[in-house]
Amino acid sequence: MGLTIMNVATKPQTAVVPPSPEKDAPNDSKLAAWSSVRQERWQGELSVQGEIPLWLSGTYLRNGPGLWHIGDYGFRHLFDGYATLVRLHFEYGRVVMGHRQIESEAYKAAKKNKKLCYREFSEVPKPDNFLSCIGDLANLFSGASLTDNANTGVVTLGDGRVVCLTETIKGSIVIDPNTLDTIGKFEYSDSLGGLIHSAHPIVTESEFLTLLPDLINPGYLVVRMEPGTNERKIIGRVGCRGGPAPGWVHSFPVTEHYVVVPEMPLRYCPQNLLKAEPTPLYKFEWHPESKGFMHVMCKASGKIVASVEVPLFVTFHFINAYEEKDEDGRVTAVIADCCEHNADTTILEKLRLQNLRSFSGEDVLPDARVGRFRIPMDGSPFGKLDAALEPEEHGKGMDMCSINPAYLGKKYRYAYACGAQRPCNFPNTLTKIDLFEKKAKNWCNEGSVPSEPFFVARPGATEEDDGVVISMISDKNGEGYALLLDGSTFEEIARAKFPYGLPYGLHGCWVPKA
Ligand SMILES: CC(=O)/C=C/C=C(C)/C=C/C1=C(C)CCCC1(C)C
Ligand SMILES: CC(/C=C/C=O)=C\C=C\C=O
Ligand SMILES: [Fe+2]
Repeated sequence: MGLTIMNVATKPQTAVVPPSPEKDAPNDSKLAAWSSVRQERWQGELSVQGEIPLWLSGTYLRNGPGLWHIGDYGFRHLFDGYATLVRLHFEYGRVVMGHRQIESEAYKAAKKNKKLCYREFSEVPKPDNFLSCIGDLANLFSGASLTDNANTGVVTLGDGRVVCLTETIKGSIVIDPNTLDTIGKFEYSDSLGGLIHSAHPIVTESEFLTLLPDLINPGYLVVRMEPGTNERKIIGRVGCRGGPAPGWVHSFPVTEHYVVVPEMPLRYCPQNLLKAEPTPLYKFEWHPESKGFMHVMCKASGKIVASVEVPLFVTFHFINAYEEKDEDGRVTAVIADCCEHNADTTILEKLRLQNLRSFSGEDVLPDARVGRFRIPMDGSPFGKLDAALEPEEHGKGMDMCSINPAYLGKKYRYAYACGAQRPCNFPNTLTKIDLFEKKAKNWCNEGSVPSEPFFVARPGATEEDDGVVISMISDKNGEGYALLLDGSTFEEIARAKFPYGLPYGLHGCWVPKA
């Protein structure tokens, strides 16, 4: 019995865009998390300490911004980096790691021209760069100058295709999960147009749901795509109730029958999209006067069945949502949980690379919590937002969450996320949240930065937390390893050291063994 994929370590190569010290952001920390990936690709078997369960068979893919340089020019913000895909292939208790840059147009153009050619999250090409790279000023308005750097997440569609995503629609890129080859653009065959979408579609075996914010006539299109097609069809539309523009929808939750559309007071700012210099909140603006709302749309009819004002909130990531029912089975409320930053936008600034690279021992990570929205379904105008458990349980840090996917849209008990052990400047623990007992179990290793804990259920499991949690760790010595925790006890069961530390990654997916 052998591994079904090549497991020969490729010789370390020199990155085509060579890392070099940033001029604008000195790196005081040894953590690999905030340094550009060392080389374009690598693959090899890792040696394992502990035991990888034999039932764990398949590939964990993780995407994220891993290269923040062009020559000796250093990018500003975590979200600017060119996408680095990492793969952990588990089979027969062994693990093969591979990483590779995604060959987006933006990455290829930067390599070829040795300069920034497309607009990234906070970086904008200088006019002469921009004109020489991709043409005339009209490109600014048509969206041609926007990046296709698919650096946020990766999803396995119901038909088996694996797609890397970011918030620009053109940044949807199909990859091969075995070789990490870039296969090509995911072209949507419909005529919905638009330039941006949620970075986190809801993907199941039977559908792909996402939100398309409408910046011209503020609102959101809720759309659905079936496996085997590239055509998004409109389920319905939500008009914004406040503000000059829709709220940022990095993610959104669903229940069994509804799509929940958040309208966050942190809103897109069309003027900022066109600016050459970054503004304090980049492409967004904080509009507390515009208020926050939660809308609930029926998936089957596209009708809006609830639309309530809620307290001000700031979130990137919804965790899950479900329907609350009375004794007669009538839905009385929708509960939606998220990683909520106490309505404080400063987290965006904290994710600048110079802040991440310069931890002085001061506790500078803003507090966050599991924010639980209660959206009444009886026509009441207001919804509630409270902490689902005492935030001290997870050190008042909370982001990068996952659940057992079998509980998507259903009443659930456990969430896995990154929390904080203070002082810190970034979430530095893994936390298992028990929403019934309102308790957390925490994993921490001083000076380390773990990436999003990803839950994989044991085949045949009947308990919600029967499975493993995978994370990748950057340690204080500049090294890194894959970590496996038991989903139930949250104790370490195995780790596998990388040949060198890898940059921080954002979100992942599971590709089951074919
Ligand atoms: C990595 C992550 O979480 C978010 C990335 C967001 C990106 C790359 C957003 C890019 C955008 C532009 C390049 C212009 C249009 C607005 C916006 C979607 C913010
Ligand atoms: C990494 C992060 C927030 C951490 C703060 O607690 C947010 C990432 C957002 C994009 O996926
Ligand atoms: Fe995200």
